[in-house]
Amino acid sequence: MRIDVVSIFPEYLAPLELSLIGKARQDGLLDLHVHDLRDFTTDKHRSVDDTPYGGGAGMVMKAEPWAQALASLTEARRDGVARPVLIVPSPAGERFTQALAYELAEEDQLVFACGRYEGIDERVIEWAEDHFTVRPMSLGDYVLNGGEVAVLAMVEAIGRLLPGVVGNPDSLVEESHSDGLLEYPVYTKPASWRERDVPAVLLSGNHGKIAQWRRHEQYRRTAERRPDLLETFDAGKLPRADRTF
Ligand SMILES: Nc1cc(-c2ccc3ccn(Cc4ccc(CN5CCCC5)cc4)c3c2)n[nH]1
Repeated sequence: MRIDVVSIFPEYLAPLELSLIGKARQDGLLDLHVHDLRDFTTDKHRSVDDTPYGGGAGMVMKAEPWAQALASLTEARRDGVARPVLIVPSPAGERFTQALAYELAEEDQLVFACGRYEGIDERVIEWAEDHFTVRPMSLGDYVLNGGEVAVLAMVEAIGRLLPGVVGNPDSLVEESHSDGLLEYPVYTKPASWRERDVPAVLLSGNHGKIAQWRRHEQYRRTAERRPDLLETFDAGKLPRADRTF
């Protein structure tokens, strides 16, 4: 998979050089490029923003630098490959979920446009529809200062699903949201810690009982912390967790 990220703060994406995603890039499992939007400006001040039409606080990101930057990325595309998906982090986007992470992990190329200020001139989104599959995407119902933090989260959630990135793919199946429920609690040595013992069933060696206990814990936790997910789960609308890549 190829991922391109465009931002006025490319250094914000430096954490993607670390840990599992960093190793996936070194191993050639993930082809990730970060681009500085200012490299696509033409004025001597390398300006990327201007005042909003209609008034209001703050500044809006100019359209032309974005069109230049995004056009350069579609040209990088190999012939015969599906249109790249342009993901635009936004408080007004569709909600990013584990199901979407699975779906996007199957794409050939993802391009992330990190807005700042009060957002990007809307005409960029309209223009991009001719070159990309455009998906405004929200990380959650809160307002960040820009798209970079959302991109870090989405690239990690998507990248870890790619073949070979996570050492043991089995660990991807039994995690929160992969089967529609929250994950079960985990424990490790010592068996007794500050007078708190590991649930005896986990020391029993009875794998049927252990699986049963874990499933029950998933239900209990989900009912307690995220009853909204239970409605989805009970309705059988499970996110795709059975997909293998
Ligand atoms: N899930 C999630 C994603 C984000 C996110 C993603 C990209 C950008 C780019 C700029 N901002 C800051 C920001 C500030 C003010 C407004 C609200 N204004 C009211 C009138 C016009 C706009 C919107 C946006 C982002 C925020 N936040 N949360």
